[in-house]
Amino acid sequence: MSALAAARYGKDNVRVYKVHRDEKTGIQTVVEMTVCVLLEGDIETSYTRADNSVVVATDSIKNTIYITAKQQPVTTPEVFGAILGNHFVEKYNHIHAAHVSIVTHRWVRMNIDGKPHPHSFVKDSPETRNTQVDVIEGKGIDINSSINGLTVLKSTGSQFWGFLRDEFTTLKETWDRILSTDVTANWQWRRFGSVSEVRANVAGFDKAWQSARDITLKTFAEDNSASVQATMYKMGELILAGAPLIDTVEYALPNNHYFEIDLSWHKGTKNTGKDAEVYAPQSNPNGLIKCTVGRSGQKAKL
Ligand SMILES: O=c1[nH]c(=O)c2[nH]c(=O)[nH]c2[nH]1
Repeated sequence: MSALAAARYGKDNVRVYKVHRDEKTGIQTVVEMTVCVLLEGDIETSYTRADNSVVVATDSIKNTIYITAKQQPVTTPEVFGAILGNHFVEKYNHIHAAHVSIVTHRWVRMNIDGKPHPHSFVKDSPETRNTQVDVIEGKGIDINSSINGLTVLKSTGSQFWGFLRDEFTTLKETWDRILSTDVTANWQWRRFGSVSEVRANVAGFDKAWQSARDITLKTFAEDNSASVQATMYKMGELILAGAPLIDTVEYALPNNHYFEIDLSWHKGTKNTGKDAEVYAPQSNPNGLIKCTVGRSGQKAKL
């Protein structure tokens, strides 16, 4: 005998673009996002008894995303996600949870001749601002916000020494290395009770995103890094210190290696240690370092 253990369904990869035109100033503002909405509830019979009467068609879910984007502000993504998710839970008695993921793509206003252009934008990096909103009937709204794909490199100011050495160790200690990573940073908000509570924090979501980004870049640049682990922990601590509504901060940082190349075979060319100038960037394998920083009293799951 088998039974349905868990189920959720919906529409993924719904691409949405919205423009806001300020008639007075002529300034236009654009948002492009990719949205996924998955629903949970009393939908078991659609799987076990081919009963489609409980199915809100994924096509209708897609339509609802467009209509909500037309009727409501799409910024911040946290507020838009809460409004959208709450719609499904309130509208359909048998839907008890809505999971909304939003990837906001990076369109940065162009500066032309030193002035912000009213309607032209550049995608200056694949970096995205992501949001996961889980609206759970009777419980509240859980929001996780994140920075993804922010690629950084420093050409010095990073060390790695004192690590465990045994019969498996070949890595040399270094007091000066290149450090590069693609930042994934996310922060979990303390649970919100309602959409209006989420709306009340609208400025807080943008402020937290800007501050997490600034802290990540500044700490990466300024810390004389002992390791990826030590530097990422400092970032997490600083983000938590500035945002009381955030419970935890999580980082996942690949260590994108740049290897020295011994060129001594060519006329004794010096290119290692203090003479290293030409390096070989590695695609794989890469280190992958993760951590979650919480507040004291909340023990991490190690
Ligand atoms: O910052 C680092 N952390 C590690 O855990 C590690 N392991 C390694 O080989 N190089 C590095 N660098």
